[in-house]
Amino acid sequence: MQFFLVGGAVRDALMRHLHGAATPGSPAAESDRDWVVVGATPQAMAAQGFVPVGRDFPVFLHPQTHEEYALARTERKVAHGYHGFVFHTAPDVTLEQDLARRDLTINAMALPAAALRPDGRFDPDDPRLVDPYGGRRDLAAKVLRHVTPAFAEDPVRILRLARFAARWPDFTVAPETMALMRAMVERGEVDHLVPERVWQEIARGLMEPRPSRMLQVLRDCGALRVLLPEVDRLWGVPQRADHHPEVDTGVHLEMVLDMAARLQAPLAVRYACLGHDLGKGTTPPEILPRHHGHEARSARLLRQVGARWRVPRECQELADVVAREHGHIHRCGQLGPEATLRLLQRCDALRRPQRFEQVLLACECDARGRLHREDQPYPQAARLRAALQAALAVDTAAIAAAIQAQKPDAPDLGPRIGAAIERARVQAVAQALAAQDGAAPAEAEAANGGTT
Ligand SMILES: Nc1ccn([C@@H]2O[C@H](COP(=O)(O)OP(=O)(O)OP(=O)(O)O)[C@@H](O)[C@H]2O)c(=O)n1
Ligand SMILES: [Mg+2]
Repeated sequence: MQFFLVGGAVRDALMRHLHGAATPGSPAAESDRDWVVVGATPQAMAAQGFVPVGRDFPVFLHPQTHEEYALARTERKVAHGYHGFVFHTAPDVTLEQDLARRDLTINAMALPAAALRPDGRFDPDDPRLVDPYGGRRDLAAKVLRHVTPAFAEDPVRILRLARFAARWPDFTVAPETMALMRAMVERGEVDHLVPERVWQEIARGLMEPRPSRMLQVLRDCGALRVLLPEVDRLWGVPQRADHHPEVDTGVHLEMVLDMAARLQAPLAVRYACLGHDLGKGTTPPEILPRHHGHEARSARLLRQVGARWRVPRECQELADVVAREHGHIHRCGQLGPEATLRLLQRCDALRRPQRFEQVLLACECDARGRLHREDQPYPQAARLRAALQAALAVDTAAIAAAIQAQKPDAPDLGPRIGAAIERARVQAVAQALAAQDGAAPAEAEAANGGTT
């Protein structure tokens, strides 16, 4: 049996060679290594100590390295969805046949194990590189191209391709690949994807350096309309040019997501960015370009999206708060101490200050994800942070003890303590806001400039 390194590890090493380590999205660490085995049977693999992993395909884990070793196989689609495969694996399946059923030419290159140096690296010009479908050429030309029509057998590949586009923003999609993806979408291939795989790819795409590219590719081929119609609807929807010089809501969304990547926001923040303006897609046409009430509509649509793709709770909860409160947070410079405290409470900021930092980051991405505003400060964050610190610093135990000492038998002791704590917090927030206004009047003024 023969072992070949295949897929991402070969691609990423060649990528570094051709385009340098500075290529956006080139992994800092080594990519995980996938292997393909030719001329083997499951029995022979087991005899060598490889451990079968209970999945749909004949895949094994190396007993020491735990890297994935898949028997060379051919695949044929028999039904919709991920489980509609039959695969054929046998010692006579060739490497070329195995590479032919892979998604992209840049992922369909293989290198014999013997070509690897002891440190795991290899000579990018090694003539033993097996590249029957022009992967190296496409990598050099920065083209995402499918290998054969077998691409269509796994519709998740549309999402994978969109994710690779987000990883390497200057790669283009080959026209014939875009045409194939459009045909797949028209045939209804994207209608039957399982939530787990869709969410996994969307989440990964959001975490790439240019998430907007993922949305562009999915929109181009029509998959976005099927998977996330609430998002797809945003292009062509106008916003007020004074708040949004880019005007188009879809363009704004792209800029917000790319800002989230620029600010290295975690996944929950990026998901919250994705969802914050969904309600603008269902604004009654007669009130455009205003979007009165879009926050509540966003929250409602987000519940729909979250249930459809089984979005993790942490992401859904953050997105919900950001959808409902981003307008109030942008305009917090206009809020007095009571309203500021209520805003913090609606965000559950007193109990979850770390989570509130994520809320603020998503709002900053929203504010700076606008044409010509990319480098503007976001003083609202400092203002609310100061208000929160002040509210948290109130000694609630001391207040409770003092009231209890005054009237230990009062029947309404609980509510009285609650009201006293509230008053003390409002006072503390008032002082903090006054200090903010005194320290940076210009910035406080900027925080008044309402952004919707
Ligand atoms: N739907 C899929 C998934 C995987 N592959 C093939 O299996 C390889 C390994 O898959 P995976 O590890 O998921 O992706 P990588 O390409 O290695 O990329 P990443 O850097 O995200 O790991 C891919 O390169 C590709 O050849 C495929 O053809 N179709
Ligand atoms: Mg991999």
